Amino acid sequence: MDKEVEPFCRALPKVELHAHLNGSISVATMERLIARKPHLNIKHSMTAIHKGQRRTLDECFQVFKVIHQLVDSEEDLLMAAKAVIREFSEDGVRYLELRSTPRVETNTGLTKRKYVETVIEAIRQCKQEDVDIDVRFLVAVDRRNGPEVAMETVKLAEDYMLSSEGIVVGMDLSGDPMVGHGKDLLPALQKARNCGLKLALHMSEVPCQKEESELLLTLPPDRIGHGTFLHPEVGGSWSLVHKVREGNIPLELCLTSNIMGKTVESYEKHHFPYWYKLGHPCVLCTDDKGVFSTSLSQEYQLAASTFGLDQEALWILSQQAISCSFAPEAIKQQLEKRWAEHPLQLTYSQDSGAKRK
Ligand SMILES: CNc1ncnc2c1ncn2[C@@H]1O[C@H](COP(=O)(O)O)[C@@H](O)[C@H]1O
Ligand SMILES: [Zn+2]
Repeated sequence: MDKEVEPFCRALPKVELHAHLNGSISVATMERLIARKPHLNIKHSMTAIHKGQRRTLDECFQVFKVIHQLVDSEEDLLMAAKAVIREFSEDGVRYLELRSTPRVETNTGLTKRKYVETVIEAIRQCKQEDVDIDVRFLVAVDRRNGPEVAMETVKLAEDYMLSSEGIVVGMDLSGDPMVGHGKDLLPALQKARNCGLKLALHMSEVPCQKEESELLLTLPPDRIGHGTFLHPEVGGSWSLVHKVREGNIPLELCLTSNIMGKTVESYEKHHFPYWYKLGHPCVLCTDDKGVFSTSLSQEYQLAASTFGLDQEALWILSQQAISCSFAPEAIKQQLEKRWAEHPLQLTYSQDSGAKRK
């Protein structure tokens, strides 16, 4: 592999649009959390999947259950969220949309409102502490909790969208794709859309979700998470591909997550090139950088080495993610300016735009 690609990917300004808070907790933070709760007897091997290992998606969802035991109070959540934001910034991420599912923890008195407020507080504190990153929050609906909880979560997200000064911008639909059906959640998602919340929905992460994906596309979502089984070659359909292309709905693609969670056989067989070659907006993301032992710069390196992307292609990929974000227009313009100041771009502009129009 090109030796320069690693430092290049780290220094490249990046946009992260698909990161679950509790799946993004690093080894170092996990150690602090484990030390706070020795009685749980949790070993680090229970909270992350290491390089070269693979688990089924089902086993991945067991890992989240363990992590939730470790992050069950306001203090834990504030500490974990701040650390995750700092780590993304240290990896060169300049804009982050963090998603998380509000939870009730009766033992510690954590409520769903307190949960959302704590994540917002973590984002505010990082800003005050001048961490170099703009962070927004997507409130997540866990599909296994059914339509009533989904509706409740939409109301919560709407309240905070109106009172968080732009921090809450949208909603995510996630959770075990084998549980529940999107049709039951459609009214809640429709309501979210009608009140101005953006929608980033996990879709076709596993096979056999063709019908559900057709339904969810009627909303339509503003972005799609994974979309692994949308195209006909893997059991999806032309109709799905057509609708996604027609709506120009960006895909959030998480290479390592899909390999480690065994929904994709190998990096070479990932669906990234399918959509990339069509010129469809594709955004590289981490999904759960803690659980899958990765980072966004590592995902860019993997895309470079697997699909033969050069530095210019990587820069374009990261720059195009800006327009796929749910950031306000003024922030998008600020980000565009920052990207244009990247050394690679300055070289091109000195070349009087010979390479790029
Ligand atoms: C691997 N692929 C995936 N597919 C679907 N949902 C996933 C996921 N990875 C994470 N989550 C969702 O995010 C939660 C953990 O973060 P939060 O507690 O919300 O911060 C998980 O419980 C699951 O609902
Ligand atoms: Zn996800």
